[in-house]
Amino acid sequence: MLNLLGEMECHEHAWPFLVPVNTKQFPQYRKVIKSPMDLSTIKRKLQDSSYKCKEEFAQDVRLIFSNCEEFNEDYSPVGRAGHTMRQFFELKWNQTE
Ligand SMILES: Cc1ncccc1N[C@H]1CCCS(=O)(=O)C1
Repeated sequence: MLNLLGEMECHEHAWPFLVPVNTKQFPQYRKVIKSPMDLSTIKRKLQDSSYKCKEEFAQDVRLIFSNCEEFNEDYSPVGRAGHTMRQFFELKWNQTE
């Protein structure tokens, strides 16, 4: 899992998801998105052994992309990055299972 996380972090289209969305930059984000998630938070949870099983890890990764789809237009730069990163993850995830 940590290896897959690493591959996502260095992906060209991972830039919107590396750190928590800045709610000063996007004040409405907290109101719209009830469970923010990002790759740095997942990394910390992995290092803190917060995941009981790999499905819980996959759940948090997918939360990043469902938040992204909820908040961003499909064809916006962030929206498009979300679709690309989701496809990348699901492909790698199927290979690891
Ligand atoms: C994933 C996401 N959803 C909604 C709004 C913003 C973001 N990400 C931001 C992360 C910092 C750089 S940015 O501000 O261009 C984009």
